[in-house]
Amino acid sequence: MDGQVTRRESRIPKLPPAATGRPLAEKSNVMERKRRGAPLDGIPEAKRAVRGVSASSAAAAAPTAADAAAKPEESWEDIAERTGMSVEDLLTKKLTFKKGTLPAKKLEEMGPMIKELKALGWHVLQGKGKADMDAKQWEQDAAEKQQRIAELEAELSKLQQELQQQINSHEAAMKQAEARAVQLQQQLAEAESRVAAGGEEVAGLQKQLEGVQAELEKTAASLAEKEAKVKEMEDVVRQSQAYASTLQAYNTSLQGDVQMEKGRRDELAREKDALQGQVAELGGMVKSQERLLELEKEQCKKLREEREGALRDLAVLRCDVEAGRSERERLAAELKEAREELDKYKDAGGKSEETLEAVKHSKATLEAQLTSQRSLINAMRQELGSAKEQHALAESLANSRESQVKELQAQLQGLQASLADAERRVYESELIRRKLHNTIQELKGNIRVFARVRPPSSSEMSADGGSGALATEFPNSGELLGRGLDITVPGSLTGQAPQRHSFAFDKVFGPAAGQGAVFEEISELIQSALDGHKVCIFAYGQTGSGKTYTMFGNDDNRGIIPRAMAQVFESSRSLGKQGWRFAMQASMLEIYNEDYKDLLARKKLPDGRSHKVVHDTNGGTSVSDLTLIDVNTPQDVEELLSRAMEKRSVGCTQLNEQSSRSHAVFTLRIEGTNDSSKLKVSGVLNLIDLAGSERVKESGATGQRLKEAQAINKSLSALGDVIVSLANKESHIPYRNSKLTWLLQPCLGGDAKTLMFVNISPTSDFAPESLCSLRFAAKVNACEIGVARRNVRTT
Ligand SMILES: Nc1ncnc2c1ncn2[C@@H]1O[C@H](COP(=O)(O)OP(=O)(O)OP(=O)(O)O)[C@@H](O)[C@H]1O
Repeated sequence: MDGQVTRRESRIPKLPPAATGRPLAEKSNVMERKRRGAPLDGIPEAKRAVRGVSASSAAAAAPTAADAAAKPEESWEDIAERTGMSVEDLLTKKLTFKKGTLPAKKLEEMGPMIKELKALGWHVLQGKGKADMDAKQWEQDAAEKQQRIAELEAELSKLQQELQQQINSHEAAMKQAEARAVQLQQQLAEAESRVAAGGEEVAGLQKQLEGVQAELEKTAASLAEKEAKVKEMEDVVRQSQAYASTLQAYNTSLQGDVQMEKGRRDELAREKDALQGQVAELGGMVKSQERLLELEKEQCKKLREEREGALRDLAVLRCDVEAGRSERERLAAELKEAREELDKYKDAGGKSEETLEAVKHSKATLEAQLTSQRSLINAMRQELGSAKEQHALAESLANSRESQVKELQAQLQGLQASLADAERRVYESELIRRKLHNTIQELKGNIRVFARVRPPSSSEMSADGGSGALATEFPNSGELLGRGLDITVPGSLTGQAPQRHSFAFDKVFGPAAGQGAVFEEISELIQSALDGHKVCIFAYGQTGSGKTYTMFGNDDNRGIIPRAMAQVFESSRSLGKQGWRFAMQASMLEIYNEDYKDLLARKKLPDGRSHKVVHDTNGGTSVSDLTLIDVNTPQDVEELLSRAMEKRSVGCTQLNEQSSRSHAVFTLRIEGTNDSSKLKVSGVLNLIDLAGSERVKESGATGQRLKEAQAINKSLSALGDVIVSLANKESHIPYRNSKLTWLLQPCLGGDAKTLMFVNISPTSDFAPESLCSLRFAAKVNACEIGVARRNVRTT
């Protein structure tokens, strides 16, 4: 700033004393121009703004001396450029005149110099005006800067104080550090003396250090190896993710297909409903027409009978007429004879007047008889005519009714055919839907869950006052049709307001669903065991809820296991046509009081030996010392099942007369070989009837029953823990916590196709237990197991 000021000052030429004055006329001229707002001559507007002060405000604030002078013809800058003269040159320039030069001539010769001086004067005045303004601005700046300097000085002194304080505290710290350094120095000296003393120890440690370093290098190498492996795994994961997203896309498209199929199915169902409506309507019409036809037929029959009666009457009348006619002829003959006799008598001279009279009388009687018979015959003829007419009418009516009925029957047949067609299409689309649903489920890798609510028993119906005490309801429309289940826990059991809970599963069977309908839904799953899949179906639920009924059934209502066996053998026979040969082995064990028991063993295991379950790396499971029996027909399996069921631990509890006290596991191993395609498949079918969960308090169990109940509840709760861990995708799944979960490990967390039935008792009394079962089932439904894998290889 100071430099700038110096530079500016050096540029300001010194004022010649003559240039400070200003003629009055010029002054008033300038004032006048300013008043009018005219720009000042010769000073460009831009030049008049100095350091942010506008030209007009600067002019208004400080009128310059240059304003008063008249502008020279040529500026000083031009003159200096033209003549190369400096200010000094001009000011020191001396004029010399020849002796005797006239004043006028002198004045003329002085003219250019006067002009140059004038221009210099103008230039100086201008410079002074600017300098004045600059000086003011500089003064202002200087004042501001002065103030700023004062502020900075104050800040500086404050900082100096703070610095001093810091220096003081640092000095104190330094003193402490120096003291500590002295102390450390001493310690170091001591340590050095100790190090010197323990040189051997150091050497040992050095060796150890080397060993550790070698170990460290090894670890680093194995770490690098592991990192490479991790990278490999990451690649695999990436590939799997890509595959998963492909599957996801496929899944989405399949879901689209399912939606389409659903739409088609709904449409077909609507068509079917409409057709059924029409059929019902036509059925009604046909029935009423049939009734009419029956009436007409009856009428016809009556008329036919009447006609036959009339014909009979007619025949009688004809006979009568014939008889009358022969009578008349006879009478006529008699009359003729009588007349002849009369003539004879007349000829004889009227011998017997009396006889004549008598003959006349009989003749009149006969004639009257004849007339009445003639009128009778006429009346009967008329009757016969009208009867014939009626008969013809009835026959034509009957004919038209018959053709109407035929027409209606043809219509009915057409409608029945289209109904059958619609039903077939509905069935087909249902099959497609089911297949797509299965595929989606398989892709999702979820455990599927079906819920089944048993019908109330007669004692429940009478005890609870009928269906009012039922706790379950089934949404019968929309998305949840056949999948939704609502349960209401009555307030009387909880001491709160009644609570309604809604659930949705892959399928829900109500009390009316029979064993056949249930099996139909799972038959495809059974089929996949023949295709080389590991299939596991288990029934879960409170005691008495219908698990054993669902899995085994009874003689009249066979359950899943006997039906599955029938299907497996039937399908294996039909696959035989394609070159497949199957070998099957069955086994059955139970888990009773946390022990595996072979239900088909002829002999007990030697003391101290027990069955062990081993899972191999291929996902296969084997149980040591388990009896495996070759089976070739459903009857073989039936025999074997009844043998096993006799041995199964069953007992009577308060809640079920025939309560299963163990988990029963039926296994069918299927080995299929195709000689032409050289393929081999290994499938496994596990069908499990779990023991029922029960509240020990409510079941009133004691002694052995209590021990059994505790073992059952423990293993079911271990099953719950496994399910929760799987659902939460935890790294550790506690399969080993029970014999049941250990046995089921490949079905729960492996690559099997697994389905759980959650069996439910329908009444309100069991609603809290049913709610627990349903909540458990919902968790199971959310569980992801591995994607199902088919075990197929070439021979
Ligand atoms: N869907 C059904 N239709 C008709 N009766 C059924 C149905 N489900 C179960 N029942 C009857 O209910 C009773 C109890 O069924 P079941 O023994 O199968 O129950 P559970 O769940 O196996 O009981 P537990 O766990 O005590 O063995 C039986 O008499 C059975 O016949």
